[in-house]
Amino acid sequence: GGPAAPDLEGVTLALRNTTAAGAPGAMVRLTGPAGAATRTVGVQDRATGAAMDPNSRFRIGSVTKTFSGVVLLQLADEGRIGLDRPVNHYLPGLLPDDRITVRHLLTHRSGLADYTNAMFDRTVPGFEAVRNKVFGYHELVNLSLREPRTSEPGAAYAYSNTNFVVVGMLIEKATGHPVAEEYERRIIKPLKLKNTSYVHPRTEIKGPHAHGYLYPDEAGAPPVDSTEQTVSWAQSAGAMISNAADLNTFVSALLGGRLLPARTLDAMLAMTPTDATHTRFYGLGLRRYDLSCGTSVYGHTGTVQGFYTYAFATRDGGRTLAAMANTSNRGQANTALGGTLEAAFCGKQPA
Ligand SMILES: CC1(C)S[C@@H]2[C@H](NC(=O)CCCC[C@H](NC(=O)C[NH3+])C(=O)[O-])C(=O)N2[C@H]1C(=O)[O-]
Repeated sequence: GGPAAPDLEGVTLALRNTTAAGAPGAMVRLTGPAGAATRTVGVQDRATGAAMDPNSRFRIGSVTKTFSGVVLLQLADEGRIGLDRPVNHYLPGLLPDDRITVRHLLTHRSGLADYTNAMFDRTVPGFEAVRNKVFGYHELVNLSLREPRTSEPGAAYAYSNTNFVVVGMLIEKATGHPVAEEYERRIIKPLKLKNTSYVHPRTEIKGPHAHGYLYPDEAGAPPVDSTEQTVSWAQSAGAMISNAADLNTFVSALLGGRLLPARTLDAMLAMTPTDATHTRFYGLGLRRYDLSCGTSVYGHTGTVQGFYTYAFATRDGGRTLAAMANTSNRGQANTALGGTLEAAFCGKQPA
């Protein structure tokens, strides 16, 4: 039983499609019963021509949401946060509706608008306006509350960064510590994630890293180097730095039951379909993709200026994929990178 062996030629083809679609470089690292395998194409630095290195660090964007979700679910397991309690019970007066619960945040069913839609309506100007800014959590929530809510609390799924900014506020309120400390104590140290860090609001990526390249909206315009930024516009919703091997370890440990007890992991996997074909789902800070071969994979995707990320595992954590392309605002490259999932987890397709 179990999924087929990875189709490494198919993985490499998906990476080549990713660079053909405009990414300067791309990488994948797979783990499974046979051990680990990496494939890279292209460059991690357009200025020096340095080849994409599978050990390089990069910004993981919204894969950060799964780290934040794990911390909050551990707090729930410790009885310090109630998933079905109103957010306002812990952060009095923060939200305009006492019916919005902690679980609504984790499942993107709060109805809180996503302030990044307006913030990044014009891609490069929006990025340049915030890349060195340091926001307070309340500032970001207030940006969201200026916009109409997308639904009544709990009524519908609507992805919103705002939800995981509030998750960060809940973590800090419940523990009295900055989220960086909680990531370190509960995930990074126990799993020995030597290449994972939360250094907000510092702008550089320390150590060996890939440069990220953001495409402007204007057709034909060359990408700009967007590597250095505070990511303060995202924080607990997207500011983590990691590398492929650490993401493999993280998703394997999560799905393998090393971070949450079985009943809490099961609660995390209570899924809402997010697409018409019902092959893509969102649970509590975690996505599920049902692949063509019948294998379901669990993890998260990330889009942050200059970097696309996929970090997924099989339900028992026995097989994992971490994939990165060092570009963004380039949908075709993101789709091509996503093609690594089928090759990795479904293996060679019948001719
Ligand atoms: C749901 C997503 C895709 S968006 C969300 C979060 N990333 C952001 O909210 C950044 C949005 C702007 C990124 C920028 N795009 C523009 O500026 C477009 N005008 C670019 O491409 O670099 C993340 O990460 N999530 C992805 C996820 O969860 O996969």
